[in-house]
Amino acid sequence: MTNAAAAVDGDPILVWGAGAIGGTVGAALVRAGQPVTFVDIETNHVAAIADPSRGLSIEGPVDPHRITAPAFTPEAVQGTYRRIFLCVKAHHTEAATRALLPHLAEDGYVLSLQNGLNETIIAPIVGRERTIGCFVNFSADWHGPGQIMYGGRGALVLGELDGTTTPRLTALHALLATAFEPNAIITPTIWGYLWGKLGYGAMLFAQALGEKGIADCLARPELLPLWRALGAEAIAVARAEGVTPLGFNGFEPAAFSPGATEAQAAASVAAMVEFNRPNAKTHSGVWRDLWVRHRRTEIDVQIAPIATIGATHGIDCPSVRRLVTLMHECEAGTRPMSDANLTEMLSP
Ligand SMILES: NC(=O)C1=CN([C@@H]2O[C@H](COP(=O)(O)OP(=O)(O)OC[C@H]3O[C@@H](n4cnc5c(N)ncnc54)[C@H](OP(=O)(O)O)[C@@H]3O)[C@@H](O)[C@H]2O)C=CC1
Ligand SMILES: CC(C)(CO)C(=O)C(=O)O
Repeated sequence: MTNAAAAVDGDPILVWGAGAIGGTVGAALVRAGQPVTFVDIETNHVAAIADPSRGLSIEGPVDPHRITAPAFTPEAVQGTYRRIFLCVKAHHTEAATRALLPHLAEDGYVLSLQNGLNETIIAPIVGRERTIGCFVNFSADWHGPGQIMYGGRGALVLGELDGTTTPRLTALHALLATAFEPNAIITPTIWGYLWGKLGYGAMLFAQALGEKGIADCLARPELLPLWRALGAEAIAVARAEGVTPLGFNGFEPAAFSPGATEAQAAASVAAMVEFNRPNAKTHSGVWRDLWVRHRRTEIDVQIAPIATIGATHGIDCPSVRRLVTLMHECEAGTRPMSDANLTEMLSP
């Protein structure tokens, strides 16, 4: 099997995890005439998507529309697919990948539309050749069965793990650029974007400790040292891994790198504020997990690895470690939501 032969346009797509991200992308593909099947563990959500009288509604200011499509729980789905889009939270990646494995065609692939280094979990299970990397920064929230709010467009980047441009990647890009995000791009350095998102993601996890939304939180002038510390730790670890982190939607890695000035960091933070300000999704998915859905966050699989990987290179990440501790306390209910949590992170 070669990548050239695998998974062409027209093959059915299996969207595994039909929440905010999977639901939004999957609905756009259905509307574009693609044969899409959804899989999710939320039985009421699955029932809504498959029911023509209810369906899946994409709400919000960006691109409201409604679709119906075949939808199943993981136990009920049948058949094999050459294109599987994995869209679960990072701490569900391993279980979901094992569950989708019997449904992945020999010459198919799994595309990870997630935050974190999920490709390092997926590839050992399905095979590196059957894994395609992806970086997503558009914004959506799952509001209930059959109801998703698409709040703001954002970067969408696709890349083979080895950086090559394959026919399947080109086909995938053409599809997503036509059906969903016209500014989607192909990159030879997907790891650069994934590590860049970890730097930005660390800031979003800190935001989730408090009341303020993303734009208002990033704009707190007294927190600039916190953004600099979190960004710098993620970037240092990425570089030690041999990855040059890449920027997107206002996040500029160079502004948080050694030698960068306070003014450079402030300019990048201002650009991130400007990007997030008009977004109908005001708070991060992490914030919603914690304070709306009252469930664990992706901290252990997405952010904690910055510090654990850093340790393998002799790089200490005190701000990331502290963030992980505070997040665990919020998850356990022993620490209340407060903007003061972020101020506390500034103290030695
Ligand atoms: N939402 C956003 O704006 C953005 C999200 N991301 C990233 O995208 C990824 C997906 O996030 P998001 O869409 O927000 O998450 P959601 O929780 O909205 O959607 C995930 C869905 O997958 C379901 N699920 C969990 N485990 C399984 C499983 N084993 N098999 C099938 N379905 C399962 C979940 O059910 P249940 O809820 O019951 O667990 C949920 O319905 C995350 O890594 C997130 O960080 C990246 C950029 C933006
Ligand atoms: C906030 C967002 C959409 C990135 O901009 C995100 O990644 C999340 O909600 O987890």
